[in-house]
Amino acid sequence: MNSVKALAESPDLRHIPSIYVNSANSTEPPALDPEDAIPTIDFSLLTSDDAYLRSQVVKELDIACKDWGFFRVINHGVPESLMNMVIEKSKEFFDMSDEEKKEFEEKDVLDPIRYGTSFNSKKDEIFYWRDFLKVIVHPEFTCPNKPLGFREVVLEYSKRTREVVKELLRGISRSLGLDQSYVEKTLKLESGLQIFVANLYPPCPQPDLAIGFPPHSDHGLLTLLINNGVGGLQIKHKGKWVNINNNLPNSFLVNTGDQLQVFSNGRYSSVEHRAVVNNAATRLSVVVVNGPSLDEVVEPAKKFVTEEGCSPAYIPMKYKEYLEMQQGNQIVGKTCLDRVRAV
Ligand SMILES: O=C(O)CCC(=O)C(=O)O
Ligand SMILES: [Fe+2]
Repeated sequence: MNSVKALAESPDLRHIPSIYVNSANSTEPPALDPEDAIPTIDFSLLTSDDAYLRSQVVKELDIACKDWGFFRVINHGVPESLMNMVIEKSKEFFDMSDEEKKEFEEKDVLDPIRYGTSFNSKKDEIFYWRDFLKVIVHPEFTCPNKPLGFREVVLEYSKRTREVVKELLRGISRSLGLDQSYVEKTLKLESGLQIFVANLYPPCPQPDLAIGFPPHSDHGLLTLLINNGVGGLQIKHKGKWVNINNNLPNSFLVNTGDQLQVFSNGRYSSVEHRAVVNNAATRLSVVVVNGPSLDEVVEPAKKFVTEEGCSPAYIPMKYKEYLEMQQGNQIVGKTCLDRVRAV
């Protein structure tokens, strides 16, 4: 495998190889800073003793999911030291020699450990300026056994973030007008899929020509993201690309995924996002994608199609099939969702 890290470190690299030139860059207007503040959810209020405060934060979640599909979460209880460790240890993973990383190279999209480059280097027509490590951490925990201490940190991080996701989904269940445990019960979250993803975007000599991660939506229900303080994430908001500057310490960036769009029959749309690169600093992001159980057939919740007299906008599909379809092909915006749209 030819990692972008090795390419970026090659001496005298002034031009990127043509396979990395993303022609869409020249046709898309540059991203702007968002006009409105990105919603911030105070996680601690979701479990407050005060019913009024709880209902207020549920309303805020509803607005955040409807208007943005994207929000920051503060006061979530995950120690800042753990978040820093996860970034640090992920960096150490990529810093290992090519020889050491080789044993984790991806072979199949459902391999529990996948170290790779671009998105799907077997299918991508152009390559993305990104190396990645994807690890399935739930329902069964796996993790590379190096670098030293990585496994322990990833295990703790996956447990703590799963707790955050569970509580957020209880809030979202309520904001959709369902029982608070409806989402977790219906989609069998106790055996839900959780994937830990570390993305590395080395400095790029021609950042305007390349792209780190092309426009896409995430396949699961909710994604939690942190990074090493270097900007690059952009989301599509009201039809325009906007920059997300993670300038709030100790917070998670959270976005809604495709399975939530299907389950809510389109009430909460998954948000399209991408990562751009720069020529000065390495960016590292750590993402946890949280989905239903792999064997679960996901379809719009009954309430949205029977009680409310709407027709289902999506056909039922096993999450595992959806995942294989999304991960096993090129990634093009939200086109994967079109395959489950009811006609
Ligand atoms: O690196 C980022 O900011 C975005 C990564 C991402 O969208 C993903 O891993 O799904
Ligand atoms: Fe993503």
